[in-house]
Amino acid sequence: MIIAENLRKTFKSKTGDVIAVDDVGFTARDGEITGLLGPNGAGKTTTLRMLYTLMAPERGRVLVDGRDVADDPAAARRALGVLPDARGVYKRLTARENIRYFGELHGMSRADIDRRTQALSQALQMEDFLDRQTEGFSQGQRTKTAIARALVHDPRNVILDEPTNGLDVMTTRGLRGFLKQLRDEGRCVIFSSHIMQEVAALCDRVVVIAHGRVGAQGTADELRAQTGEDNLEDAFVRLIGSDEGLHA
Ligand SMILES: Nc1ncnc2c1ncn2[C@@H]1O[C@H](COP(=O)(O)OP(=O)(O)OP(=O)(O)O)[C@@H](O)[C@H]1O
Repeated sequence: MIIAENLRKTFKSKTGDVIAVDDVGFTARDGEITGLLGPNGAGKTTTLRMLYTLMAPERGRVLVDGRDVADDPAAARRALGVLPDARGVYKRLTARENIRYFGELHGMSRADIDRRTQALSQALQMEDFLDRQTEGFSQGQRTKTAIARALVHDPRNVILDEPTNGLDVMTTRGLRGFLKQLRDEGRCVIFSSHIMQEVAALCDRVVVIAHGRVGAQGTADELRAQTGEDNLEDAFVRLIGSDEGLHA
């Protein structure tokens, strides 16, 4: 389980401070998929970076499985599998070697790494390219490699920054099935997206973010009820105040 409490992050720029995230709070439960939905620049990536300890919040705190990540960031990272916005796959290594390298960094035995690689490559349909050097990989192949690598140590909590960005329809369908599988295994899954249909199709709970703040959160039914709109798309437009950037 991941809890974000009153998170705030400001960036300095020549023309003044940019408040990227302002008092963001939500709970992402185990066995649920939580979606952060918001237009470009809303603060999704910055929020996720604070959840996975890449950035320290100026205010607020993050709890992973009940523990404040600031107290022991390394322990928090062991409990997290992260697909960052920059996928950062090592291009001189094969997909399998990328996964193995992360497993070794986590101190896993070769047998455990091999077992997890086999399971993940099957679940993500990576068999065709598992032993190819990743240089020249398509976006979908790179994303799958980065996801498998993030999950090699079998983390309870999974954070994915725009996981379906740039993927074709079939790959997206496969990935959706995979995320549901993670959820059904009882994991806490959080992902960000600017695509309303994506979030509506996958998420148990939605956190709507606009201008660095949480505009609303709840199940799709709760969001419809809050806005008085029958149609989820109309509900989101009302919550965000515009339909800019909501669609692919
Ligand atoms: N390192 C940084 N330095 C300066 N400004 C930043 C930095 N990172 C983010 N910002 C600003 O913070 C705001 C939120 O950015 P963020 O990347 O979190 O949004 P996002 O919702 O993930 O957007 P997108 O969907 O476009 O990826 C934006 O105005 C962005 O320009």
